[in-house]
Amino acid sequence: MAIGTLVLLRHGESVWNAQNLFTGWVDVPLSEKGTAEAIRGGTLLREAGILPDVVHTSLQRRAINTAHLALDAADRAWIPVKRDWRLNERHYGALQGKDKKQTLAEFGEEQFMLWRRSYDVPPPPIERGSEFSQDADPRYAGLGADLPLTECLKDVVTRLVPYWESEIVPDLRAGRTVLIGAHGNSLRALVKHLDGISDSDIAGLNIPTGIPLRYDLTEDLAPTTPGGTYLDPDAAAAAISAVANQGR
Ligand SMILES: O=C(O)[C@@H](CO)OP(=O)(O)O
Repeated sequence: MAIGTLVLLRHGESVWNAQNLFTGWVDVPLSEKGTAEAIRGGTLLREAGILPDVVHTSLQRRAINTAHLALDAADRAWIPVKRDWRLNERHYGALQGKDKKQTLAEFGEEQFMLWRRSYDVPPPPIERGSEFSQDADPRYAGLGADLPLTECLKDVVTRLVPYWESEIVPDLRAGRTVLIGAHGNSLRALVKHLDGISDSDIAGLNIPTGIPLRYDLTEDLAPTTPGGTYLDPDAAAAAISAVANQGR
């Protein structure tokens, strides 16, 4: 059977995106704007005639609720769902809960960008038991030594690719249209993997909230259009530069 279509959907704006705070694994809800973005994402799916057969999400409510709102708008709220921590946002370590602008002012451009966009430099680890740590969160109780206290993008690739290969690729190979509801940095990790983007070039790639990104893949899982296709390219371009400029 032909390989199915893949659609990546970053959650709509969260209340912490709106406040410009590093979020990572903190389970913040969507803002009102983010809720509207999620519904519009579903409208774009419907208008493009894309009918997801299965949805994969992280364990975080902004991705779970975005995927649900989008599927509801596309009249596909009934499809099977699989959720896994491996699709979670990158763990932002001790930066979780910190203001991006203040962090930039305190540590300077170079350190700020190393933490935010370098491939292999993680922020300092979060302290166990501190306000924005997830070490006591019951949804991660089974992770044991896998529970991160900080992550760089490379760590996200390492934990995400096994899930891609074991859970998502089989759905695609069965001819299904797969929606992934996830996050800015977990989707950057997946796009890096799919498009073969270099460790240095990935720093320049940003993913906008709430705009579906469609990939058609060959049998070898190579994108037929490198970088995929946003269902609303103009809105995506504007939103991408806004993400890139956060903190400024
Ligand atoms: O705070 C975060 O978790 C992420 C995504 O919102 O931010 P950034 O784009 O700075 O990596």
